[in-house]
Amino acid sequence: MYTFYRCMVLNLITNCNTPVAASRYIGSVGTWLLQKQKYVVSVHRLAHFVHANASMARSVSKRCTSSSSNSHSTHVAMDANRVKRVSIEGNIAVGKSTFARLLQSAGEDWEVVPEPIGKWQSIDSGCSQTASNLLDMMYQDPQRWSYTFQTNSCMSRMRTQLQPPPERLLNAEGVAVQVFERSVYSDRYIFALNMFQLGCINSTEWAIYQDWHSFLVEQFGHQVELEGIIYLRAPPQKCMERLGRRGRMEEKQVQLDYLEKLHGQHEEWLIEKSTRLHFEHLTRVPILVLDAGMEFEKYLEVQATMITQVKEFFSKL
Ligand SMILES: Nc1ncnc2c1ncn2[C@@H]1O[C@H](COP(=O)(O)OP(=O)(O)OP(=O)(O)O)[C@@H](O)[C@H]1O
Ligand SMILES: Nc1nc(=O)c2ncn([C@H]3C[C@H](O)[C@@H](CO)O3)c2[nH]1
Repeated sequence: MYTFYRCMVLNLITNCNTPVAASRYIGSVGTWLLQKQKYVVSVHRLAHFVHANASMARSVSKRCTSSSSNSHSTHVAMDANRVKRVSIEGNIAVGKSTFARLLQSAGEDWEVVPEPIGKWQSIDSGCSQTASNLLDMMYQDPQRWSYTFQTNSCMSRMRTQLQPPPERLLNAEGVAVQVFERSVYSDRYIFALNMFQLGCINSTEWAIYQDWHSFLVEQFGHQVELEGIIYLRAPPQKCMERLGRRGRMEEKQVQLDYLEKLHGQHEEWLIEKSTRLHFEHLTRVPILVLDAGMEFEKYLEVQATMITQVKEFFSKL
């Protein structure tokens, strides 16, 4: 069996010069094995094998496609696996976008990917002149629209997390990082869970949400895994003040009570670690907690301290 596995890896290296070819090859071998039943291979074991060799296959195919350059450093620099993926988590209006902009200007090897709020505010139904604002609909009638909102927000976050890193990051000299504003994990363990606990998502909807969420996260595997999380932490009262100052139209009926509940969800997941998680890798992701209660927007020295903490955190991922 070991010889067979070795043979499969060799074939991957020599014959598959694109990631698609590599994954097709792995799939076809799996099918062949199951049909012929020549070897007793459990799907589970094969999946393990595929997972363990997927990054190798990607590196190999990258090396093959960049074969015009013989330089070893080019091969290493072109490896997309080197790019770390980190999400910024935190309560509504805690300052994630503001902090993300600060990060974007501080590190040229970092790429910030904003939360796709514009998509939620403008859904083209295809049969009406005007687009629907699902964010507004969810805040206006959470019982009716929360489940629909979570399907849309999670799908758009999936797409965001699957975006390939830009060329600039692939060629970075330092630690290259893609920084996402929130993630498919906060979609489930902060917002959807909160809506379920508030009774805005019923138990049937919650079961369905969890089922497809787990399925998608498992299917995409390492592609949606995070290497780190930055938790911007501030008292809910502070977030309430900032939310009021920002004055986003859809949020005008958000109450302090709602922000307190969301704060509790963040604390349970990221500080107390009492939230029940369904993905093993997520339980091991390092978390950097930053005090976002400070008015860092105005104070350059506070910003500099935060950036130093982030750099140190990224360097250890
Ligand atoms: N550290 C800070 N000190 C003072 N004001 C801040 C700070 N960070 C952000 N703000 C202000 O608070 C408001 C909300 O900030 P921001 O939009 O960055 O929040 P967010 O966490 O991205 O919000 P959301 O959860 O809606 O995506 C903005 O008006 C911003 O200028
Ligand atoms: N219900 C719900 N589920 C989510 O996954 C989610 N993600 C963000 N939001 C709300 C918070 C801000 O108002 C606004 C911008 O972050 O959108 C969400 N609301």
